[in-house]
Amino acid sequence: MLPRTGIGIDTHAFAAETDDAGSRVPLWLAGLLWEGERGLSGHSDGDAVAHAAADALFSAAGVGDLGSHFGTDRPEWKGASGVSLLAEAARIVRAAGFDIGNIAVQFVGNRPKFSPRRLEAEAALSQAAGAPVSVSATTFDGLGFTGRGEGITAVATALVVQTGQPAVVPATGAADGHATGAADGHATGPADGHATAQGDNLEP
Ligand SMILES: Nc1ccn([C@@H]2O[C@H](COP(=O)(O)O)[C@@H](O)[C@H]2O)c(=O)n1
Ligand SMILES: C[C@@]1(CO)OP(=O)(O)OP(=O)(O)OC[C@H]1O
Repeated sequence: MLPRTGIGIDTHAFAAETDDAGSRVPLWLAGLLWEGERGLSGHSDGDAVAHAAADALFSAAGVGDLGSHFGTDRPEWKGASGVSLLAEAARIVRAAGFDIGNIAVQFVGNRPKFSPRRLEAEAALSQAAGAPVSVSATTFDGLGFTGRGEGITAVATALVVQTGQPAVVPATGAADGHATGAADGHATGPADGHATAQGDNLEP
């Protein structure tokens, strides 16, 4: 069986400094919490890197996209972590009969300065996907919306190989048979699937 490639792109705008309740919006990107950095807006945690990776997996398997599996405003995914979405995407793709080869992601943004935490991010995302995830970063040399610091874009590719037939997976979440609820298969810790502190994502 020949391998299949997939592509995913995701963009999130930077949020206001504080949310409606006056709380500071944290930046979650590539599965990591970036202390002191401006957060991204979104229905989930806005982790564009994890979302692009998940969309690339769906694309490679030919099983839809983020919206078809998670919707755009379902309460169970409100504030959900990028790693929880990526882990669920990987589960869905495997249940559809595919092995995951690897995922490669590049994000475009001036901040956060990514390279010092690249290995940490790759470990967090690889653990979520159960397959190697590599991440790189670039700027657009000050051009466009990322250059103006208005948001972040990430693009990802994935490689999968069909090794079996779709499994019958018991639905544990939404009645429409799409994504399972946010509590399913997530890491321990807060219900939104986030780790409790920087570095927690590296725990086995
Ligand atoms: N948010 C970012 C953006 C870039 N980097 C690193 O800087 C290198 C040079 O970026 P250019 O866009 O100026 O070519 C890039 O290759 C990354 O290693 C980063 O760490 N964080
Ligand atoms: C992740 C989901 C979950 O509601 O929400 P957002 O955080 O808004 O992210 P986006 O990539 O814009 O849309 C996909 C949605 O499935």
